[in-house]
Amino acid sequence: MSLLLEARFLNKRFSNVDALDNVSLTVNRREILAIVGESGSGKSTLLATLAGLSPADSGHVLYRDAEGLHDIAAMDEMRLRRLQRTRWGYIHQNARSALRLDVTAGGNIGERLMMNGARDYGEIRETAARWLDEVEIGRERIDDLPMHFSGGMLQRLQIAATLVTNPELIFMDEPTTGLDVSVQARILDLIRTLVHRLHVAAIIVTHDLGVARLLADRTVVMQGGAIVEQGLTDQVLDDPHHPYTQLLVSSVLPS
Ligand SMILES: Nc1ncnc2c1ncn2[C@@H]1O[C@H](COP(=O)(O)OP(=O)(O)OP(=O)(O)O)[C@@H](O)[C@H]1O
Repeated sequence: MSLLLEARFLNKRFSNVDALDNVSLTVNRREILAIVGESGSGKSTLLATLAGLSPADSGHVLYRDAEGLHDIAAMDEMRLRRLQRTRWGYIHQNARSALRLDVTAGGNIGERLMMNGARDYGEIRETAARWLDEVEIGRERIDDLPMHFSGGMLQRLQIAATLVTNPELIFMDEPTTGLDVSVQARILDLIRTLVHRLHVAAIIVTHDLGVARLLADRTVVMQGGAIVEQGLTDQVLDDPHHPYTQLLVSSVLPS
């Protein structure tokens, strides 16, 4: 297992709330990590901090590439932005806010390729078409505007636009929450297939333990900004040690 991302003793406070309380974790290459916990436990704050979108008050997020280990807080803005749009990807719960609804489906995928230096129009269009097939939207929709797409299709398009540059790490914040249950199942299946095939590491925030069980190799459980338990997903969910995880697993707590 080789380390890709590491959080060391992250703390973050909002007025009188500890959103992150001494959080440490690691993510290895090709590994899928779930962050679970009830609403307000700090999951989204942790994801945004790991992804370099929101700084911690203290602690470090370290990213490893071929050159070594880098503290993302010490990277200059341009380098961090480049990392975020090349080697990393972020899939938001709300695809509408992540996509450009007035740009064609193909354009949304192509834009990310162009941000990464692609220039050949024919190649960009062919790659976008291939990805529309890949996420089961279908290449015939390439010139359609996403504003006419269903919620599930928007999420598929966001997945295509994120994975098209072959990132090594993706961050996902409740990627299926709010969609119909049958749509959720198909999108989770798509994510699982693509993530495994592309060998991409992923950190997925979810309040749904079923999502963690389906996708994640390891799971961390958060309560009140702190990690109270972490381990292999099957171990954490089948044999929880912390009383809070036991409550979560027995569905006593509201999600
Ligand atoms: N920008 C902010 N300003 C003030 N408090 C915040 C802010 N963002 C988060 N918080 C607080 O920090 C705590 C953790 O919030 P966070 O959104 O990370 O939890 P969560 O587990 O992702 O919850 P949810 O599942 O509802 O999104 C909560 O008490 C929340 O109210």
